[in-house]
Amino acid sequence: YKFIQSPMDFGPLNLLQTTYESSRDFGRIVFNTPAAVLRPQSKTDISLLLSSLSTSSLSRVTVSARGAGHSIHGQAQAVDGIVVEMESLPLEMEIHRREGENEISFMDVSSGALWIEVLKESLKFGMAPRSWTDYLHLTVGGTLSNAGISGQTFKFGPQISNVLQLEVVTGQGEFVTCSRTENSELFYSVLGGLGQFGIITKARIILQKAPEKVKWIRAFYDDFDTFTKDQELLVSMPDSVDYVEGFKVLNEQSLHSSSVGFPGNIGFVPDFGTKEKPKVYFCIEFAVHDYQLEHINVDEVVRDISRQMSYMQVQFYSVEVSYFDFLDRVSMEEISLRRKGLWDVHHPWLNMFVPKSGIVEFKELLMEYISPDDFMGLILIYPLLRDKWDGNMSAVLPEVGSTDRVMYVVGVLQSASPDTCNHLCLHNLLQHQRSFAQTACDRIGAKQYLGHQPSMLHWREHFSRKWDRFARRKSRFDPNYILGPGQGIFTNPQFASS
Ligand SMILES: Cc1cc2nc3c(=O)[nH]c(=O)nc-3n(C[C@H](O)[C@H](O)[C@H](O)COP(=O)(O)OP(=O)(O)OC[C@H]3O[C@@H](n4cnc5c(N)ncnc54)[C@H](O)[C@@H]3O)c2cc1C
Repeated sequence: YKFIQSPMDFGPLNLLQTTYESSRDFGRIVFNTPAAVLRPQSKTDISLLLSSLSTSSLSRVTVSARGAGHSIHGQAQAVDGIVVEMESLPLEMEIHRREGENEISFMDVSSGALWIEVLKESLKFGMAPRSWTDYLHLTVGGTLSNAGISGQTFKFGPQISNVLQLEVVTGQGEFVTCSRTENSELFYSVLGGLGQFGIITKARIILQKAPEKVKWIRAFYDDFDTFTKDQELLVSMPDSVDYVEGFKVLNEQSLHSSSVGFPGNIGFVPDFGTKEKPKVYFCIEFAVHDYQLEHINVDEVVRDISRQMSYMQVQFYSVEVSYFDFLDRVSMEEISLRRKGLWDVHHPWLNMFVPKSGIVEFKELLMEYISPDDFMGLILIYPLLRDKWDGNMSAVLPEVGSTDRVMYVVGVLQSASPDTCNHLCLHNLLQHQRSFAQTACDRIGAKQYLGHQPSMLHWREHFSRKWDRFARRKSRFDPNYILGPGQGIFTNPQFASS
């Protein structure tokens, strides 16, 4: 232990030896070993740890909360510090169902809970959260520290817009309950706050009535402008459409892998052109909830919507699935990738928010950056609406084109198996990605989501106008710069040179 002289420094806390898990994540790119691990049994354990660190000579020891460890670039790691494994907090889920017209139902849930657990529990009461991520084996605290987006975000905003209250242990070990009206500065800081201001121990999540079934539709396009026009049409119909996403079909592999979770028979046999002149396609995925109400014919709702769309002739596929299976669709892909040995590989993923005004240029830049014949993975593209995001929260959106209501998220979810991509290959891939992201940022005003910045200067640039507020909040809620070292945003100025 470099700075920790003795575990006795932490009184009754049981600090554990570091494990392989605590120094790795889904990205499999960064492996930072902490000095010790805390598996908290209560919020008091976390408070005790942070208050001991902030009041003693140990204040140079850093601490990272680790959710499910599904970050890409070591964001939940703490080199020579302490990793707090949030999944060991006792699971608490309490549903408060409200029947009144203006009343909101909600769930109080411990932050180490996985969203799949939240879904299972809330469905027992016929309820469910409104806003999701595509994959559900992520923790509540982990996604709320970023934003939490999926095909429902256009309608309800990201997951951070669907929280009523948080319980947080600040960097000084103080236990605080916060909301939009109580200790609001901490509430806004922590949501999208990249684990910099406090450790979330509990969240109060808005619930709505869950549908019985979902109509899940895929429609294909051979033209980008028509694809985005139809996506924008769909997000302008929140009364009938419940979910909108989309992806690029680059090659046979991307068509097949994206079809794993979709239970319909996709009969599309595209012509991908030649190596010199590749042809790519796009697929819109949307969904309509079916509450099995007598007066609503969901097939008719889907027909009405599809009549207004301009997809390729006959390339329209619709299936009906249970709400649970729809939300848990990525687990089918996980099973398939695990079977092929392609889950525990490097994931040099890049996610960017792109202003609507720059989406065509971004698409063209992207085609220079990736080559369709050897790209392994998925490229997601779908629209979000700015006014569903709260500017007081810490999440960063593009400033360019901020008068456009629509912006896009593009996820370049690439896999690189160590069998075919060695250390140097991965290094080159990451370099290439970095320069692509920088160009997209400089030329188009795109912003990274879930990204890693190579220096504090780059972080300043990333936050742009929001930087001063972010830094001020840091010095208020974590003045010893203990929390979230894996993000690489701050170092304690006192120890900067050592
Ligand atoms: C297969 C897959 C699919 C994904 N799909 C989506 C998607 O559709 N939409 C989306 O938005 N994201 C998606 N993500 C990204 C995901 O939201 C982030 O990686 C998120 O950080 C994962 O949560 P986690 O619980 O694994 O957090 P971790 O990776 O463990 O932590 C992430 C960050 O949050 C901090 N943190 C964790 N818990 C707490 C806490 N309780 N209090 C304070 N800080 C905390 C950590 O210190 C770290 O900085 C996906 C990731 C994967 C691997």
